[in-house]
Amino acid sequence: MAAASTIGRFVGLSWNIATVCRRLSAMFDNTTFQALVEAGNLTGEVVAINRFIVEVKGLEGVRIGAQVLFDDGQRGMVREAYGDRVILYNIDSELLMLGALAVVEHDMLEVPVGPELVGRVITPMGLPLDNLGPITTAQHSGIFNLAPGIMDRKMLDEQLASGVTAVDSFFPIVLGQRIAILGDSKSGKSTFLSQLTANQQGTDRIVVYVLVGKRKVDIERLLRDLRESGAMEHTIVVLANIFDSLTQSYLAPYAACAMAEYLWYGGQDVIIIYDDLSGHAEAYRQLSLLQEVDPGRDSYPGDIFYTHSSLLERAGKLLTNGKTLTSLPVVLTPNDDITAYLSTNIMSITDGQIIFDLGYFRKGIRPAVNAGLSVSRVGGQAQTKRQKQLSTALFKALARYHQADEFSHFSSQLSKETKVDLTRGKHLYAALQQPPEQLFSLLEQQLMLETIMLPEDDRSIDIAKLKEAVKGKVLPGEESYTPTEEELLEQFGAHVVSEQPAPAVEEPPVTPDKKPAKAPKKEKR
Ligand SMILES: Nc1ncnc2c1ncn2[C@@H]1O[C@H](COP(=O)(O)OP(=O)(O)OP(=O)(O)O)[C@@H](O)[C@H]1O
Repeated sequence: MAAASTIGRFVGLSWNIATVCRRLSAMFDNTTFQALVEAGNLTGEVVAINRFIVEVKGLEGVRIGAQVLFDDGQRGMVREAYGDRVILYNIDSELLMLGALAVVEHDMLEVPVGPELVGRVITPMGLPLDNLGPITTAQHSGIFNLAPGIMDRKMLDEQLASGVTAVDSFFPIVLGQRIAILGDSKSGKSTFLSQLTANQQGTDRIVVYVLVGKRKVDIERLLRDLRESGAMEHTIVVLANIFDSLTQSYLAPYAACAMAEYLWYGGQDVIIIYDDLSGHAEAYRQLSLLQEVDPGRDSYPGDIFYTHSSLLERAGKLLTNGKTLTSLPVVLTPNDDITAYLSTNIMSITDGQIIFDLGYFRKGIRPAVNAGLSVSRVGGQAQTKRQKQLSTALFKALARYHQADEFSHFSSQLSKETKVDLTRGKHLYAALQQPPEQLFSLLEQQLMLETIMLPEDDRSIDIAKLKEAVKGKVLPGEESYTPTEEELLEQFGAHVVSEQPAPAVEEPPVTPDKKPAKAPKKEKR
């Protein structure tokens, strides 16, 4: 009741049917509005306005979430109803006249859906933003659809290749999964997501990229990247600018999800990227504060968890057609603090998270994936036995590298094992370095990493040449091609440069299970 009483403070006009008729005849050229009134739909009059929050009198019995058309052509969505006093969000702007007329258009807010949207940049309401002409779709869909039930879902089992080795080989994303992408500003989240989008070329997958609360320069860079890589051909970009309409920023993820669901139920694998849900949560917080909803933790409204869980649970794999909707929500973690309210909420909803660390990024590790904190809880389901073995070996190799690296700080003479661990770790980190324009298929990644893991000594491998050598070696359709170790050495052995072996020294070997021996104490002078 808080919102109704607050808005009640604003000057209100009394509504009656005569007002509607008088205005209809006197000032009206809105034929859609007229047709809806003549069809007998519920009508009302705006009695109070507080920026995007509008109070309308006369819509008694209207459904929550219904779409309302105002007489100046703007649209609203019913948020709350108290008898004949209804609170709406104005979708288009905060400029609306007191006394404006409103008519119910649909029982649920609808957006255009269909394949016609692919390749376009649109508003959450489906209007074009790319100067490529109007979009005509045959279908519309409600935006707050229910997620498929447990009996309508299938187990996830197919890997979604992003083309980025640090993610695919360590934290595989599975089609139909929900995996959060967390990181501080400018830690490389959007770059990774545009790589993932570009890597879907040659598949029949569609990517729906939702941009909420992004800066203009970032939007332009992302759109340029998508166009240059050709990824725009299989992508729908849904763009909500927080400065245009707070309501559209709040509605954008739901509207985009409805567009993705239509294609998904129609028989296509779809990937939806919410970049980012922090901006979405801020927009929702502002709307709720305007509505005078009691603020909860971090001033977010009490239903912020539901707001995101109801959105993300709409992903999955359908039993009927075996197709998937993969959700990738992005969350901003200022100062790399992943324990904030919003990020912990979203991590608890999703089936894993990939964390981009600004500290790593500044050290030059790019992509700056934090291997210690990232996890893909269903990743193993999509991996072959060989991939699983490789990823276990990789994690062990990195752990040994870090241990050996620490040890090497206080010992000038290193054992053979320590040197092997150090060299292998350096090779792995060099292989994981990947500029935005470089993408590797899963098998290319596997060949590269297996080759690095092969040598039992500390000879150095030219990683740049190895990357060149594996590129294109595994052609699409050769999924069954599994070279033996000898073949790998034969293929890439030319790039393995032997170094003079260092003289062996007496030193206890470092194993992942055993702690390294303590460093000798410094002599006191
Ligand atoms: N793997 C990479 N190699 C080299 N440069 C990279 C890499 N990943 C990202 N960058 C660069 O880092 C900068 C920031 O990246 P990006 O915009 O993706 O960060 P972000 O985390 O999405 O930022 P924001 O949260 O502000 O949107 C960009 O200039 C991008 O080119």
